[in-house]
Amino acid sequence: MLQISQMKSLLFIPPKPLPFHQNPNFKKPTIFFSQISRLTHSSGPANPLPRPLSAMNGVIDGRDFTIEDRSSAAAAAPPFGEIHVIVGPMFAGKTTALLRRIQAESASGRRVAMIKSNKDTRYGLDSVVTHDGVKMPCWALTDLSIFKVKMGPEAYNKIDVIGIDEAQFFKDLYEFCCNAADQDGKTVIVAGLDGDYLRRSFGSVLDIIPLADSVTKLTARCELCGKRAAFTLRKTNETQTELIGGSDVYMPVCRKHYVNGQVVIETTRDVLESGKAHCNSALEAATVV
Ligand SMILES: Nc1ncnc2c1ncn2[C@@H]1O[C@H](COP(=O)(O)OP(=O)(O)O)[C@@H](O)[C@H]1O
Ligand SMILES: Cc1cn([C@H]2C[C@H](O)[C@@H](COP(=O)(O)O)O2)c(=O)[nH]c1=O
Ligand SMILES: [Zn+2]
Repeated sequence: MLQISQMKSLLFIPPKPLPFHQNPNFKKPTIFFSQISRLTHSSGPANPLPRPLSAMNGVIDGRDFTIEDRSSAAAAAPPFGEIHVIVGPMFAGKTTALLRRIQAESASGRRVAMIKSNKDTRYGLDSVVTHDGVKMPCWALTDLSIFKVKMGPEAYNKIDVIGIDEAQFFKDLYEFCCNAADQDGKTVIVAGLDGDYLRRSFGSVLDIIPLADSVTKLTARCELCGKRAAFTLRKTNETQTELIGGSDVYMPVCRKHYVNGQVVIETTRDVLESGKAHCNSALEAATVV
């Protein structure tokens, strides 16, 4: 008959293993893959799939793992880009800030290109120009999608940083920024109006905020009191959203002067319109007689 102590010595009870991350002998496994890169490659503009992963770390069932993509697609993929957005009312210094950032990138050895909307014909089409007259040569385009085509793919591939001015006028701003930064590895610096003269969201500028690495809202000086101005007041009676102009048509204003200014402009419009209606009915009456 075996004693309990003898029975115990016959049994092998292995020691409880240490968790993986505490075990000094544990080496992080490396998994290589090449299929995923083929599945995730996409050049389509709408809702693009993520580009190939070059490396991914994670934990499954408490174990650390690293996945490395050694496929040629991952090796050829450019680094990821960035998106920086500069918004504010007119005369806030958006174009000035954009030009400074682009010049700083260029001075640090990166290749830059500047785009503006060809709707803005205020200072000609060959340059981006600030209200103070500082300029930089640019591509004046209807749509951002034609930039790659106009430049040619080889020249496009060489560019590191793209500046976009008057971004509120580009319908395809979201798709362009998404592809340029996520797929093509470009740094994109976007300047535009966040709001129109009625303080409504302007074009697609606010749509790209979720894509952005940074967002800067600049302010101007209220033309009526000198305080910070976050809004643009249209001084004329025109009501279309897009109306190209400078200080002849617009002025930067604080909240108080925006609200008061709108009342004055709307009242003036009503008076003029009722005056016109009055004139018209007087004319009609005169013609009948
Ligand atoms: N009410 C104004 N009218 C004309 N120019 C102005 C006015 N307020 C500011 N500015 C000038 O405009 C410059 C900013 O120009 P810019 O960078 O082109 O602005 P934004 O692109 O935001 O319209 C300021 O540095 C200032 O010298
Ligand atoms: C407010 C407002 C502006 N615009 C136009 C007027 C100018 O041509 C540009 C803005 O130029 P800036 O570089 O920011 O000074 O946009 C418009 O069409 N509609 C508006 O409501
Ligand atoms: Zn004011």
